[in-house]
Amino acid sequence: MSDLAKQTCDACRKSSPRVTEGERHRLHEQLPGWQIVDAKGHELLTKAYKFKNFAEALAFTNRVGALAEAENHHPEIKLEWGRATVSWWTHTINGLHKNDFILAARTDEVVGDVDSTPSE
Ligand SMILES: C[C@H](O)[C@H](O)[C@H]1CNC2=NC(N)=NC(=O)C2=N1
Repeated sequence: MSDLAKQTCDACRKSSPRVTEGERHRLHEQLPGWQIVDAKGHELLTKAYKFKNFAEALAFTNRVGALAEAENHHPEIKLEWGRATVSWWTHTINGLHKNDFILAARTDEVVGDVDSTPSE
């Protein structure tokens, strides 16, 4: 497990800080294949994963869902045949919190449990 994936999430409130520029850079470089994009007026961390069929993509989606429920922090997941695209951001602060980077790292860990190949 990566060091980032081992970290625990803090409870997030409206007063929780967004990541600073420096922290954001340091965290992002630990997440291969994850892109930071500006969408719908806020930044998010996103990655598309390729699978051999719909069932594998659905199994992965359910694993990410279980992770989200356990942490009470929820991603947007677009599920398609052979692909699932996961996006993390923190709704309460309308931006990126350290929790999003931790859960992106954990997403990379749960993909190891199903037969997949990460894709752009
Ligand atoms: C009330 C509940 O704790 C909040 O709505 C949680 C649920 N899941 C969440 N998920 C994400 N990504 N951001 C949030 O701010 C958030 N808030």
